[in-house]
Amino acid sequence: MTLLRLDHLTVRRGPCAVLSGISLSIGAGECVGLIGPNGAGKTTLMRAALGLMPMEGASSLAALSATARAAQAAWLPQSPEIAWPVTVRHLVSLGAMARGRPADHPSVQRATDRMDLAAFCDRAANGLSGGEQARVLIARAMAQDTPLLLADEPIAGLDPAQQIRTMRAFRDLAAEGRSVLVSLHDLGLAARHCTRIIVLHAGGLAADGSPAEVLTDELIAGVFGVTSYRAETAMGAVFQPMDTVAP
Ligand SMILES: Nc1ncnc2c1ncn2[C@@H]1O[C@H](COP(=O)(O)OP(=O)(O)OP(=O)(O)O)[C@@H](O)[C@H]1O
Repeated sequence: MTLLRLDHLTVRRGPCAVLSGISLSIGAGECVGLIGPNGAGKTTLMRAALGLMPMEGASSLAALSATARAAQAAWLPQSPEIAWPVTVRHLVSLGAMARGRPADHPSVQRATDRMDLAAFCDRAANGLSGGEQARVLIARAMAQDTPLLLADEPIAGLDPAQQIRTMRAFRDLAAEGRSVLVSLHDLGLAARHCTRIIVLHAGGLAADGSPAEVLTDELIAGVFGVTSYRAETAMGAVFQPMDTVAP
């Protein structure tokens, strides 16, 4: 089942095309890592896919009404900030309420557990540390309980254990038949936890496939300008950017 289809998506900012003719589809059960250097167009792709900015081409999500879109996709923007002194429990429940569900819907408890927030439930969300707030906002998006979750750099600022837990939670959602599109700068975590990787470079699609297909020395050097080390271990694939490519 296709959860998101983009057809020849182009986004212009002034005279420049920030994204150019992107076509792809995401099916159920995928944990898709969206990677690319700074400025490659990752945020633009997700925002355009959601219909949050002017674009040419088509997005199956953007074509939906606001209510239908909230039932189809949850959106976690980059570096969101919690400004209100509401409890963590209440903030996570807003995800369920976005779909007209009660604050005690089972999806709220599931999301709270997935993001390991039990100890924070009664605290004011804006009093938490940056990484703790990030986890609360991921939980709110999960509590929306949608087939698709789009998350823009959600693990930036999380400690290593929480990064791994969050990537595992995304992978678990995929195993349950949902899909996650997550932008990341950590290529090692993308290699380990994503079922598929899409590489954006200069506004175009540079590669799309399994981590092993996509994360080749040639592509990493050409797109990111770095050398890389990889190994297969008993605990899974290891992928580590090592050094900048000599000019
Ligand atoms: N209003 C604008 N006018 C011109 N260019 C813009 C405008 N807004 C964004 N851009 C450019 O669009 C490009 C894509 O930006 P985008 O935020 O999608 O990149 P990104 O891949 O998410 O980057 P990062 O990894 O740094 O978050 C960037 O080069 C950015 O400078």
